[in-house]
Amino acid sequence: MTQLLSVKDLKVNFKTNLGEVQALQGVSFDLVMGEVTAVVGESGCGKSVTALSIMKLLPTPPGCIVSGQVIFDGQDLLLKNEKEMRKIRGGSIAMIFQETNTSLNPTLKVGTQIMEVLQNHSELPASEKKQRALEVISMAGLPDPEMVYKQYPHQLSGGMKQRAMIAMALAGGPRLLIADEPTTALDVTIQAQILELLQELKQNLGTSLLLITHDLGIAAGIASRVMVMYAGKIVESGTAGDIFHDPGHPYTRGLLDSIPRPGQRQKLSPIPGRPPDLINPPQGCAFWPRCGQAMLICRELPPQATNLAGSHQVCCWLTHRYAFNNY
Ligand SMILES: Nc1ncnc2c1ncn2[C@@H]1O[C@H](COP(=O)(O)OP(=O)(O)OP(=O)(O)O)[C@@H](O)[C@H]1O
Repeated sequence: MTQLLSVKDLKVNFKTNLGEVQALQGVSFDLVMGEVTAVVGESGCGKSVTALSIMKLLPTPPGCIVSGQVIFDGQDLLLKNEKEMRKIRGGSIAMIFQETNTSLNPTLKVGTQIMEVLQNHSELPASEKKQRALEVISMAGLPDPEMVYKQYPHQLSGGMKQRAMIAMALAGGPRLLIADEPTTALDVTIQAQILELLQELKQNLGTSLLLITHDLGIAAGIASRVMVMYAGKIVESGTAGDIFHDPGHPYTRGLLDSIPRPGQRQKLSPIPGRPPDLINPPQGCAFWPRCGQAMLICRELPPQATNLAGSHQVCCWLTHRYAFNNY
């Protein structure tokens, strides 16, 4: 397993009128080459801020990377200047968003936009660039690449726009594709087609995918590794099997119990309460006010990460106690 990207102890704050939001409070993880890793968690837990920090696309101010490292190709992206980052963005790391308007310029034809990416990120001779643009349009599953090349984004349906955005991302030959809720705005059938496309790209091109989603069903369908975020921290991570069949954190179990699952007979039970205010996060475990199993220590000390079997890691005092007692 070759490591592609390593995020180390990333801390991000946002200055607001009400105080400083501690959006990321020491996020660390590794991405492996050719794998799909999903980041899941409720709204506001820090999924998008993690992705934007990797790309150095955080709005600063109000955002501020307080500390941490994002190591890619042996170099810390957080130390790179804007010119260096522009070479990486859209090149070896590309990002696609829920909102196609964030990436697609409505005033330019799809082909022109893909050619721009190729001008900036491809070594191909000029004579071969158009052919490459048609190839990536076709790889993104769009019919009639010649026609799409000449169309404006508004002439495409929602699913096709998403595919055009993926084509643009592919043009730079990314080794890492970050997809932030790429299918949330689409209906279910189109959603499934786009996810299938992302799977194919991973298999055929070996591109790693960091998929941000609030939808556990999507994560279960496509990811081989899953990270569960809560209140600016990763509270559990492991293989999809670990997270979906042997969840260790009460929050992960709560998330799973709150979505319908095939063959499930018992009633859905949403997690009570709401995520904490990140301006004044709780002193101990951020989940304790909503946790039915909270102990005294949970209110007082942030839990340490405990390694379970393989790469399964849980940040919960219950697991810590269990693992500790079994030594
Ligand atoms: N521009 C901003 N100004 C102030 N706070 C912000 C800003 N952007 C994000 N935050 C805060 O950072 C925290 C993490 O936000 P983030 O967008 O990463 O959450 P998320 O998990 O991606 O949620 P969603 O699924 O709703 O996008 C939230 O508490 C949010 O309020």
